[in-house]
Amino acid sequence: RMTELEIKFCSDVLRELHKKQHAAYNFPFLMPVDPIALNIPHYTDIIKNPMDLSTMRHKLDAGEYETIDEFAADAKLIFHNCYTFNPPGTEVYKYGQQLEEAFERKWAE
Ligand SMILES: Cc1ccc(Nc2c(-c3ccc(O)cc3)nc3c(C)cccn23)cc1
Repeated sequence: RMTELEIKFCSDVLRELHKKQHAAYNFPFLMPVDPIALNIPHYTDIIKNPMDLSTMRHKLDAGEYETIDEFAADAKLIFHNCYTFNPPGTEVYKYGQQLEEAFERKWAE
């Protein structure tokens, strides 16, 4: 149900969040959290609905988003998961806040 223009906007949002300008804080969110590689085997006990930017790109390209609000909900899920798992004040929590600001700025465009 998304128009070509809505799909293009969502694609532009993903492109924005992948820019080098955001490289200092987007890296924890580019790919699915790997609980083994990060030595956080309990991650899947705490986070029931993992999400990341590569999964969003795949879903967008596969036409899995019915509306742009579904797309935005997945972005918010990335940040919600980050704030649920990473204690406030930690580096990754702050990275999530910075990337969320970048998302909200582009989303409001
Ligand atoms: C022991 C420990 C503590 C915290 C973390 N967090 C974390 C996360 C993360 C991202 C999103 C998310 O929803 C949950 C976790 N990504 C990382 C990365 C890429 C490097 C280092 C830490 N990272 C890892 C290990």
